Amino acid sequence: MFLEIKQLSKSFQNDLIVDRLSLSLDQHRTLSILGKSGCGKTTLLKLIAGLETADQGSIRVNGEDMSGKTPAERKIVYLYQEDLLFPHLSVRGNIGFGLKLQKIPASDIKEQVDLMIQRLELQGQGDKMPHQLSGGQRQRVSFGRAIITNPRLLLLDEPFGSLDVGTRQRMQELFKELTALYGITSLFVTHDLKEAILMGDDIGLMKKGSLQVYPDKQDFLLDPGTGVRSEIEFWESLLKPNY
Ligand SMILES: Nc1ncnc2c1ncn2[C@@H]1O[C@H](COP(=O)(O)OP(=O)(O)OP(=O)(O)O)[C@@H](O)[C@H]1O
Repeated sequence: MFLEIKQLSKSFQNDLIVDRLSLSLDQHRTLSILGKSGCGKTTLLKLIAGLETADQGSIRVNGEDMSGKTPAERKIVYLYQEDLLFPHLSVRGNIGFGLKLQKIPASDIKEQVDLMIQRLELQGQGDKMPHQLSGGQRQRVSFGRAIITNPRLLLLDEPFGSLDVGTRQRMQELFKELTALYGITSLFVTHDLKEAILMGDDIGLMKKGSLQVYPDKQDFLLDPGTGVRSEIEFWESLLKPNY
């Protein structure tokens, strides 16, 4: 298993937020995580990223124990909804920032950034500053900035929550394309049922600090606790005559 979490727990002021949570994920797969507000999804991602410290349990990535490692040493990228771009850097500067830190030669950075700009469909926008971009464009830049460094694990925390329906759909397609192309392994936290189903190879439901990962999507769809059935019933009721 590429990501292996065992019996992970975390409390804040005597409130148990992550409760003996275990999960495993194969490389190059995406696990969608659904769950009500406050159930501990963000805390789980922060524990994995090294932004919070667990009280108990272990996190292993590719066999390597993450305890005591800084976020940078983990080579895990945590991307959230309002992820801020560097305001003083252009699109090009933002996308290439992580590569520059890795001291990659300037000509190679240029080549990789140009390719990423094309893949993000941001041709002609490379010299713009973040404040000159739309919300969807900014989101694409932060996504590209995260992926270009080839993180071994990408943690996405409701990344498309602030986007309109059409832009969100395009971002979902782009996410699928790029994660396949770059062989990314990721956890994708979302409140949106449809998005969870579309984005995840596997789906998990988090409740009060515990996570249930479904053996396959069909099991998830058939479980009355996931809300899929009530969603279907809602749409069916609208289709009935005399509505
Ligand atoms: N640093 C902290 N100190 C104290 N309590 C915290 C801290 N971080 C999170 N919590 C609490 O832990 C609980 C879970 O928060 P978390 O952000 O993980 O939930 P979530 O499932 O991501 O919610 P949402 O879907 O609303 O983003 C909340 O009750 C929150 O108040």
